[in-house]
Amino acid sequence: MQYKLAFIGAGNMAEAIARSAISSGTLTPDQIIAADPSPDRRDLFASIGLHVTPSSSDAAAQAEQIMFAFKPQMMNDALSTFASSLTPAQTIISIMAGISSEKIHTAITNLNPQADGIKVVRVMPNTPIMVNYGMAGVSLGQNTNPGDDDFAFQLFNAATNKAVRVTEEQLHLITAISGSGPAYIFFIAEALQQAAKDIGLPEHAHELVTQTILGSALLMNQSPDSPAELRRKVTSPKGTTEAAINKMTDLNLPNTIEQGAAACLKRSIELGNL
Ligand SMILES: NC(=O)C1=CN([C@@H]2O[C@H](COP(=O)(O)OP(=O)(O)OC[C@H]3O[C@@H](n4cnc5c(N)ncnc54)[C@H](OP(=O)(O)O)[C@@H]3O)[C@@H](O)[C@H]2O)C=CC1
Ligand SMILES: O=C(O)[C@@H]1CCC=N1
Repeated sequence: MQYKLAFIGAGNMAEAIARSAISSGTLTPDQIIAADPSPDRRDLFASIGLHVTPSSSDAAAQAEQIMFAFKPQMMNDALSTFASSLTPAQTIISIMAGISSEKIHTAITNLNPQADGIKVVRVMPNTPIMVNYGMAGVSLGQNTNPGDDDFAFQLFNAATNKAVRVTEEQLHLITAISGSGPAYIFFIAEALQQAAKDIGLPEHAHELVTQTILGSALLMNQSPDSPAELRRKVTSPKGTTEAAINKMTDLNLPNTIEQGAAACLKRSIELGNL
């Protein structure tokens, strides 16, 4: 095979994964090919040194590892264009939310029975991989044995990105916490920025909020204290933080976040049943 990795779909996640693979030294650009219908996306990938093609079939025929980086709802349409190029010697790495490796395997072999032995590994990454602080869950799937996920694990656990090995069932839970999790934090950031603007600090809102979240994450990462203890250390008795935390508790913020994560989990399972 000419390439180590083919991206089918050159969207936001594929770009982040490709950049991370190159910057961490896991792959060189000439080991990667990317297929996408959009000329703009192909141009962008070409600008970082990758081989590009409009043909998913072309990309799928030439790589050892094939990353499914398109939307879950597009799987059947996408596969109809390239399943015939797949062989049992290849490994699929799917980052699609929800869709089980069994479904992926069935969809492939319905179109190309000769690919029956193809391995399917699944990964749930997140967008901070764009800045080399990603978090991913990696799971063995259909037709795999321990070790068949080594390449995917290395790809997502390089540099300051982190990966954990989980069961396929647990990938739904990973999605609810770290896969979609960055959006929850950005949601809080949006609200805190709005608060900064409302109370009269519009010119500093972005910096205040960014540095607060960055500093808090670093502190949580480096301190032996639990988040509850770190929060306690900010919260002086009868002080300002206590007033804020009491209000947020009255308004049920913790429960709101837990319910949001539960809705995410439910949707991941639903996507798997589409
Ligand atoms: N965004 C995130 O935070 C995360 C996303 N994921 C998963 O990653 C996957 C990709 O998401 P994301 O990168 O955000 O999505 P994007 O929409 O940015 O990327 C998908 C790309 O695939 C292209 N595409 C569509 N159909 C085909 C096809 N038949 N063949 C080849 N390429 C095709 C799209 O082109 P066009 O736009 O022209 O249709 C687009 O460029 C999804 O399955 C998602 O569940 C997983 C973890 C986190
Ligand atoms: O929203 C989504 O469906 C994708 C999967 C995890 C993060 N984004």
